Amino acid sequence: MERLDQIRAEIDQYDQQIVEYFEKRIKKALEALEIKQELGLPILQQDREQLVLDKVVRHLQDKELTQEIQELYRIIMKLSRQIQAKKWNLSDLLLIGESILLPIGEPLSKKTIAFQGEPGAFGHQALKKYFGNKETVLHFEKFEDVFKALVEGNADYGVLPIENSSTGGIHEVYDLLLKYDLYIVGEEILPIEHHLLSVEGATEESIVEVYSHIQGFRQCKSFLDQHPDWKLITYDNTAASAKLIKELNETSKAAIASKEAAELYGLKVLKNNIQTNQENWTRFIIVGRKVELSEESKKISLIYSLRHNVGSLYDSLGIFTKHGINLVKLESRPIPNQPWKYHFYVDVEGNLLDKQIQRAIEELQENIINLKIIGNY
Ligand SMILES: O=C(O)C(=O)C[C@]1(C(=O)O)C=C[C@@H](O)C=C1
Repeated sequence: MERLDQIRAEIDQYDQQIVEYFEKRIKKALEALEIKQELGLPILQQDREQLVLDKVVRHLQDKELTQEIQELYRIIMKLSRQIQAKKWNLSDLLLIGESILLPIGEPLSKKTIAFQGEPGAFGHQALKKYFGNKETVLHFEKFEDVFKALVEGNADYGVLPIENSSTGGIHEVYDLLLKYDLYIVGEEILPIEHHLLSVEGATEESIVEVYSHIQGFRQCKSFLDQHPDWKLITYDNTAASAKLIKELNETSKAAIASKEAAELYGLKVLKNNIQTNQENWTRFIIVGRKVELSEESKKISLIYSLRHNVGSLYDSLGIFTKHGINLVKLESRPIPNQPWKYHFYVDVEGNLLDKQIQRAIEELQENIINLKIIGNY
C-alpha cells in the first residue's frame, strides 16, 4: 500500500502542474481571443488546431500514446473555444447542461449558398427547392469544399446529400459533420429520377460507355445489369458526367443524370426513369455556421461515441425512451484508427429550448463520450 500511496502522491503532483498549466493555457487563449476580436477572426481556427495536434504528437516520447494525446488536445481546444465563446457574447449562445455551448443565430437574409457538383446536379435542385432562385450560388467539386467555404466565410449555407432512400447514408457527409463545427439548419427531400442521356443520333444500342456518380450507378443497378457489356465510368457527379458527354459528343457514350442536367447541357433522353426503385428519394441537409432555433425546430441531430461496455448503446437510447423522446434515425460510422468502435449519429424529435430535452441531453452526456449537437431544425 505504501508504494501505491507514494505513486498517488506523485500523480497528485503532476495533476497540480497540469491544472496550473491548463489555467495558464486558458489565459493565453483569452489573450488570443482579444486579438481575434480586433481582427474580426472567428474563434475556431482549424488550421492552428491541426498544427497543435501535430506538434503535441512530435513532443511525445512514447508514440503509442498518439491517439490519446490527440484526443486530450481536441478536448482542451474545444474547452478553450467554449471559454472564448462565453467571453465573446453570451447572448448568442445556448448553454445546455454544464458544458454544451451552442452558437445561436437568426436565419440570414442575404446569403451565398454552396453545393457540391455542377449546375443541374441534384444538390443544385435541392438548393433551389429550399431557398428559391434568388440567392447567390457557388458550386464545388468536393463535399469537403462546401464545408470549408462555410468555415472560411465564403458561403453562408451549404446543401449536402445525407441519405438516399434506396442506398442509405452518404458516409462522407456524416464524417464531415463530425469533423467541422457546423450545424444543420434545415432539410429538403427530393425525388431522384435518373435518365440515360446522350447526344443526338445515339440509341441504347450504340452505347458502349456510361458515366455517372457512383450513387447513380448503384441506384440504377437493375437497368445496368441488363447491359453487362457497358463499361461504367465513375465520375464526380451526375451533372458533371452529363456535361462531359455533351463535350465528347460521341454516340457511344452516355451519362446517367437528371432531366434538368439533360436540358441544361442539351442532351437527348435515351431512356427515362432507370432507377431501380421508383420510390427513390434523397434527403439533403442545409448546413450553416450557427444553430437556428425557432418554435418550429422539431428534429435534433446528435453525434456521440460510447464506452466499450455491455449494453452501452441500449442504455444511451433508453435515456430518450425514459424522457418520452422519439428516436427517428440511428446511423453508425467507424472511428478512424479505433477498430470496432463507432460514432453514433442520432436524430430525435424535439426542441433544444424544451427543458425535458435539455434534461435528457444532460443525462445522456453522463453516460456517453464526446457528445456533439449538430443541429435543431
Ligand atoms: O490560436 C488561437 O486562435 C486560439 O484561440 C487558441 C486555440 C487553442 O486552444 O490552442 C483555441 C481555439 C482555436 O481554434 C485554435 C487554438
